[in-house]
Amino acid sequence: MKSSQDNIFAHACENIADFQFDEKVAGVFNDMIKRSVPGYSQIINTLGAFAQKYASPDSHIYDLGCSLGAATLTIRRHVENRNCRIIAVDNSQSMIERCNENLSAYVSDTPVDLVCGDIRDINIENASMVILNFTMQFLAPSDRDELVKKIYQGLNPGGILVLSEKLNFEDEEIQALLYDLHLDFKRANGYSELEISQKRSSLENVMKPDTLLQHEQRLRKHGFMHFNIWFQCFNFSSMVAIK
Ligand SMILES: Nc1ncnc2c1ncn2[C@@H]1O[C@H](C[S@+](CC[C@H]([NH3+])C(=O)[O-])CC(=O)[O-])[C@@H](O)[C@H]1O
Ligand SMILES: O=C(O)C(=O)Cc1ccccc1
Repeated sequence: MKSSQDNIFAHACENIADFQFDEKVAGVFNDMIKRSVPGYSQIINTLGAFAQKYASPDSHIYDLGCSLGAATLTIRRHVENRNCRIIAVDNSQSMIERCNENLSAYVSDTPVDLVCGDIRDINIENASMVILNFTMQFLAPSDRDELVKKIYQGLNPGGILVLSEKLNFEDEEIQALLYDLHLDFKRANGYSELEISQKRSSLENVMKPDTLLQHEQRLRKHGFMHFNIWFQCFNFSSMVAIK
């Protein structure tokens, strides 16, 4: 997957606009997410292992907020010959166009429906696996319940939701520690203090992380019987919930 280097926030800006997944971001997204999200590549690789275990024959797999298609690409490689269909959804036209190019670069017997639309509007049915890889954090907190309810209802018995999210922590000491370690990770990946602070401002109104407990309570409330966190690095996590 080709990607230019992310220097979107490298120059001082008087008014920082709210973060958007526009053409500029889509063009550097692969670089941006790898340098910003600790564990991203490991999570992507492991989604393939989850798919291998959970994607059942003749079922649907949903990649909600697919961006450039990293999760869909890994999953597609692991579910050959099962007559599965992947539905990959994103509401950024720029992401969808690039995602389409990335998917077309490989052959596969698993069809992918690439949908440019809002994940709050799509139907979920006959699903054995649903992926929300760092997408739910961008929905208004008041819309998250409905989405989880819809996912639960669309999953077949034994189906899995993999939910990756940045986390907040009730404990202020832990919040400060893990937040700082994440900043150090970004510095070590070449982001300047200016880039880090300008991006933080632009994300402030747009990305609202929950605590692990809020995630667990929401998932259980809507019926998920099995829940755990399977990956955490600093304040970035990935959770599984099984129907
Ligand atoms: N309501 C919405 N409807 C549809 N798409 C949305 C919505 N809100 C945000 N998005 C889309 O969700 C994606 C979030 S990025 C996911 C990474 C990917 N999963 C990956 O595994 O590489 C995470 C991040 O940047 O931290 C963007 O492409 C948005 O356009
Ligand atoms: O960069 C950050 O600080 C993040 O929290 C992660 C992120 C990664 C890519 C787009 C938006 C947020």
